[in-house]
Amino acid sequence: MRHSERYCFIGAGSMAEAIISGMIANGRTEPAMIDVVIRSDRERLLYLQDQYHIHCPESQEDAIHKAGTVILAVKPKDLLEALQQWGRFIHPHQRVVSVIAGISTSFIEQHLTAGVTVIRTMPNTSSLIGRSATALCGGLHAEKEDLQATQEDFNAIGSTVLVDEKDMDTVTGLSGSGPAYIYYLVEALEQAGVNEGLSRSVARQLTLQTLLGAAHMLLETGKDPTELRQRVTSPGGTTMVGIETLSNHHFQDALMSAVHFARKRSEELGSAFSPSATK
Ligand SMILES: NC(=O)C1=CN([C@@H]2O[C@H](COP(=O)(O)OP(=O)(O)OC[C@H]3O[C@@H](n4cnc5c(N)ncnc54)[C@H](O)[C@@H]3O)[C@@H](O)[C@H]2O)C=CC1
Ligand SMILES: O=C(O)[C@@H]1CCC=N1
Repeated sequence: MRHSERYCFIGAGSMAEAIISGMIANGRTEPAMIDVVIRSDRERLLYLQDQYHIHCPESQEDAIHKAGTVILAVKPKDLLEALQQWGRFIHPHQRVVSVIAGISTSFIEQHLTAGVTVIRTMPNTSSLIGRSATALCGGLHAEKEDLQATQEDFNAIGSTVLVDEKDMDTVTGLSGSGPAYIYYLVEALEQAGVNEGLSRSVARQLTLQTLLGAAHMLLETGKDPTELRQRVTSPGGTTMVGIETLSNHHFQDALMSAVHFARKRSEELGSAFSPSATK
């Protein structure tokens, strides 16, 4: 039985902020129900308290102990230290939700009191505005109700999908890193418009609305992207030339390689933290 609906974030960087902001804005929880545990960066804590009016705990240990859900949001390289520092305050009635790339549920379980529920998630930074695409899976002790509760938390900041843990590295390379690929694409399209003589503001407006319109077309019509692309592409017209040029530059191969190597990097990040590593 959980004793609290409180949330405590271990790590207060961009991902923690994106989730905190999204959960408050979407009414999933109240600022007073959120604590943040820091390593040493007091300014960061003060910023989050000022910006989101989150709770100001008397002691960090207490904040962890009182939470129903503890969210691990440190970088992979800092996880072991964080578990050694804070893990002893986590008890078996709590739900531990990791957003950390590459790290398995079994590694985290191994460094906590036996029986603690661990859920591994991969959200993205669009959580900040309630538009994350989050995949999640449960560890050894995760019950259906734990997965449901975590899905509800993350549904408040976007959409969620349950996956097998073996797919989490792929998810990380696709939708965890994905916003960066899209921003990279936007940078290029906007610059292309400028190179061809448009002002930056006109180029940005046209690029963004094109992106938004295409995303909505996909979501609202439910049609296949290939069919929608073909509809834009008039025989002998401009799009045909544009797509041929992208194809000549192996555009789709480049994206597939990006996801492939990002997945491999996620695996590498995790391999230093296999369940048998250091306890
Ligand atoms: N940034 C992104 O787009 C996404 C990041 N992630 C994952 O989220 C995690 C955090 O990433 P970011 O927020 O981008 O990193 P970040 O570097 O912005 O934040 C990490 C925070 O953890 C704190 N920290 C480190 N050791 C600590 C300790 N022992 N106790 C308390 N706090 C400690 C740091 O001071 C820092 O504030 C990473 O594991 C990453 O893989 C997941 C999805 C997307
Ligand atoms: O770049 C990273 O490692 C993190 C994980 C997914 C997005 N950002």
